[in-house]
Amino acid sequence: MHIVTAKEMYEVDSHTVQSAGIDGKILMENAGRAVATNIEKRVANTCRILIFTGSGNNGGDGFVIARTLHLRGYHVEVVSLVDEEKINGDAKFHYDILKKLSVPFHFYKSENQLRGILVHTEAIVDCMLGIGVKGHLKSPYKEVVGQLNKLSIYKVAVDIPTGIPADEGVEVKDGLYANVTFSIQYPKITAFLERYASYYGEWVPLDIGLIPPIKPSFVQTWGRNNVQATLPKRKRFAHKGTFGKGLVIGGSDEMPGSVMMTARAALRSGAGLITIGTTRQNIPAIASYVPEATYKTVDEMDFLSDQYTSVAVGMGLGRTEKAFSLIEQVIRQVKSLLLLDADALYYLKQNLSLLKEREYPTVLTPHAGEMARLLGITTERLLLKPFTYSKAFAKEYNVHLVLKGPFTIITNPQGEQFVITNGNVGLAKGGSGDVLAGILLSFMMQGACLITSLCNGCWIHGASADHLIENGRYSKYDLLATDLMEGIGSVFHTFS
Ligand SMILES: NC(=O)C1=CN([C@@H]2O[C@H](COP(=O)(O)OP(=O)(O)OC[C@H]3O[C@@H](n4cnc5c(N)ncnc54)[C@H](OP(=O)(O)O)[C@@H]3O)[C@@H](O)[C@H]2O)[C@H](O)CC1
Ligand SMILES: [K+]
Repeated sequence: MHIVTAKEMYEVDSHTVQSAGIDGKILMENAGRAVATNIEKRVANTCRILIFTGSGNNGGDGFVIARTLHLRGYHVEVVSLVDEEKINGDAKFHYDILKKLSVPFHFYKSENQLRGILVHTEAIVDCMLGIGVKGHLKSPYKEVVGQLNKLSIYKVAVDIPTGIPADEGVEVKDGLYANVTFSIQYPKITAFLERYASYYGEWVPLDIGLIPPIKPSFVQTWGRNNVQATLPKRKRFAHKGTFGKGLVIGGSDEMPGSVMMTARAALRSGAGLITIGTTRQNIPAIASYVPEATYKTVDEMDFLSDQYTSVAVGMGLGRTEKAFSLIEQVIRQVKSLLLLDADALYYLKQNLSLLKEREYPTVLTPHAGEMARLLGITTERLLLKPFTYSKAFAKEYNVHLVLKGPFTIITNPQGEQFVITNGNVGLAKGGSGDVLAGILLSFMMQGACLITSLCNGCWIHGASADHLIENGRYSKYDLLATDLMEGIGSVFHTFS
């Protein structure tokens, strides 16, 4: 599913109106009716619903919703935050129709007046502002939003919760906290930012018949259907070599386990052969946990050889001079797909130019803190516009970037972007990243298009955490990274 900025949304809108010739009033009718139909599924028709409208087309959607719900037997009332003369264009067209019906209509005057109107209201519909919002909320929007946020009634936002910008990079203080947001055609970027996602509540996209330009270059979500369509098939007569030879370089005497989790996750996700490169002392410590792997000590590895389909480096390696020199050799000499994680990302900060010299694809898997460090900015700043920073970085350094988080953003060097929204807070624990690196390595080894492999790997990782919790096997408190291994198998089963 596509995710859009405000500019992209207005472009699709004008393409639909100008090139395809669909009148904006029809789009508004479609939007309002689609929202009304979905409100019917969630709010009983015995409930009193108040619809709040503003000066723009988001308000116009509200007039259609009010008419539709009224005609379907709901008790609806409208509160307009602007005077009649400020209602224009397509919104005015639908306002004039609404006026002919017996729907109670109020013009907002004061907090006291609104308090009176709100008595016995069981649900509100927010059509005050949509993607046309600029900057901080002005009066009376700010006061009304503040008043509504204090109420624990059911709140439906249309397109975007009032006050929340559509685009990243904008800092605002006030916004309506909705229970559900019905996004007109496409969800907007801020639904995928940690800072703003909670304002949306649940988000549900509603098709209103917009016609996008021929090949939109928007960000997309990656979900179960995408995985279903692209998951590498296991051929009947395949052998272990078919599924690649992977090398995982990491682990140290202080951090023996991470490389073991990466290797196990890779094997659990379909990797054919895995070699672990680690310290001599670490091998006996982990060998019994991953007997399927072969082992080499870091001193005897032949990085020049091109025998590995894909290599992952960094997990638990440490930050010693020796570790850094090993990472540098790997980046310079590995002639295959290379995934850099954890300590390799730490090393990279001072050596980013090495990435530009690589002739084979490179994948970086930072969490927000690691990414911010690579960029030399604060995590808060990164999280204000993670899509923009990711795209610029992936293009500049010619890398595939997996920016891990509650919304994992995957970007290729061409700037295509996908976001994964599954997974849960049980993953916020040491080792989850090592498991993800293993799943990604395995998909990289199995030879599909690289960005598809990364999207599938991230989705399987999130889905295994969700599966283990939804089935009561573990909770969001006690889930361990090693538990994810069981989840991976269960998730694969759902595709067979
Ligand atoms: N194809 C589509 O995209 C469709 C979208 N629909 C809906 O339309 C809105 C977008 O409508 P638009 O009129 O462009 O924008 P808004 O409704 O969000 O309102 C913009 C007006 O809001 C005022 N404004 C802006 N910033 C602030 C602020 N910080 N505080 C208070 N008021 C603000 C401003 O008015 P002024 O008079 O103050 O200048 C703007 O003009 C979209 O979100 C969908 O819901 C269609 O209905 C279907 C097709
Ligand atoms: K709104």
